[in-house]
Amino acid sequence: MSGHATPIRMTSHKSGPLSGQADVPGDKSISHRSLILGALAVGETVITGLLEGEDVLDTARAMRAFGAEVTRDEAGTWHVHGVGVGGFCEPENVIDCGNSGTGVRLIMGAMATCPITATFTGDASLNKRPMARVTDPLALFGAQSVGRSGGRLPMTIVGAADPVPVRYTVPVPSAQVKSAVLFAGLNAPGQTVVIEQEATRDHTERMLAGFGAEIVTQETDEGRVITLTGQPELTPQTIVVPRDPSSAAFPVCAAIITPGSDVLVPNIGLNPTRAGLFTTLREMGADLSYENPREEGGEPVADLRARFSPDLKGIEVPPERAASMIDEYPVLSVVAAFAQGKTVMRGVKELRVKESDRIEAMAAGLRAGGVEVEDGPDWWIVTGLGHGNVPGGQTCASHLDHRIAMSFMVMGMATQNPVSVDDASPIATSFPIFEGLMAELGADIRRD
Ligand SMILES: O=C(O)C1=C[C@@H](OP(=O)(O)O)[C@@H](O)[C@H](O)C1
Ligand SMILES: C=C(OP(=O)(O)O)C(=O)O
Repeated sequence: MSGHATPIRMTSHKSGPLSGQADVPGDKSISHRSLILGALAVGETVITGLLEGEDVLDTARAMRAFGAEVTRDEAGTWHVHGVGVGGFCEPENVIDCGNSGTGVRLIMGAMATCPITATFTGDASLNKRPMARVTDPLALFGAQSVGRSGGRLPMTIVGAADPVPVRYTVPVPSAQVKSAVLFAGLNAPGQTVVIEQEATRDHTERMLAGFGAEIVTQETDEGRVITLTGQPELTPQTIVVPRDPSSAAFPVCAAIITPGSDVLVPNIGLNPTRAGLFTTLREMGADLSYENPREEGGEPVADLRARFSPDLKGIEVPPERAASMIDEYPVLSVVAAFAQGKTVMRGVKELRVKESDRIEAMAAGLRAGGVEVEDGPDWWIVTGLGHGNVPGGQTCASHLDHRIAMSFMVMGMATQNPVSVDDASPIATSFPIFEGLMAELGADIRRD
């Protein structure tokens, strides 16, 4: 939805020890893809554990607009009756993807090689974000796009009536761009090839194979070469969505900085393209363990146990790790504030074009809370004050960014003074149960 509810000012107060179990919601990336691929399959796809956050519900609404039947039964299981590859009908109205870059970019890809026209919009955050990174490769298939200056939403896409296959090297490390091109390739004849120099989350590749598409990934000196054979008939699937590591990051980091804490966050997907934060935290000296490691649906899963870690050390995060933790830098910068020494984060230009400019948003809030931050075009450095020495006491702007809001709520649990955000309503886009779940663990978060 492009308009959030009225702003919700929220304040996080120093917490007692956090303890108990945090059952975070389903993975947002996998939820979007389950709905879109279900809509492109012939028959009924059944999804349990779907993330029922605003972003994903917007994608569900969009799939209905393109002709799929999408329903939720009383047990909370979702059912998608798809229309087949190339079977999308032309929506009768504008497709509103709310706050979701993943939603709009993947859906643009899925419809770009259908002979239909669709117009997309979003909220004030999404309508600032760059779309040329997707419309440029979609034009190679024969799709046309007209958006606001600079390639921004609202935007109309005229799908290719006679699509051709494409070979495309992704210019930025983006799973959204990779996925949009692969989805477009589904309805092009022949083979579409996507090449990525830096590995990004591979849910699309794994799920396309799961739905029966012919897709091959080869590591070459050109990079990771992904080859998809177009015009398959996708077979409907039964999907159990794993819990989201990007949501798990918040209770995990809260426990690590809050004295006396011991929190279990079970059933977390640890796909190597998503687990970079947890590796980084352990390198900083965090007491973070993986219990009961196993495979579920072809993906590694474990129960995370996070305990208060008083002797955190700042580190240089390897830039090649960035894509595997790209959404976790905001909350990592909060943990870094409680470490001894500097935490250096380089190769992260992409943070400037997420729901907000996440380097700017976090730097402003951390500085207002007494923490030194230096930053440049694609890097930033947080100088930690050590446990118990972070003043806090500030009010931060969330800039319609759920991860900015949640990161500062985590910060307030361990600062000397409470930390507020001006509008926490965007949290509902990815983690609607955040407030209640953190309260259950013992956090003291209040609506002002
Ligand atoms: O493909 C996805 O599901 C996502 C990819 C990432 O974006 P980019 O691909 O733009 O890096 C990430 O920031 C986003 O939260 C989800
Ligand atoms: C960037 C994110 O999502 P999206 O790009 O889908 O808005 C996120 O969830 O941190």
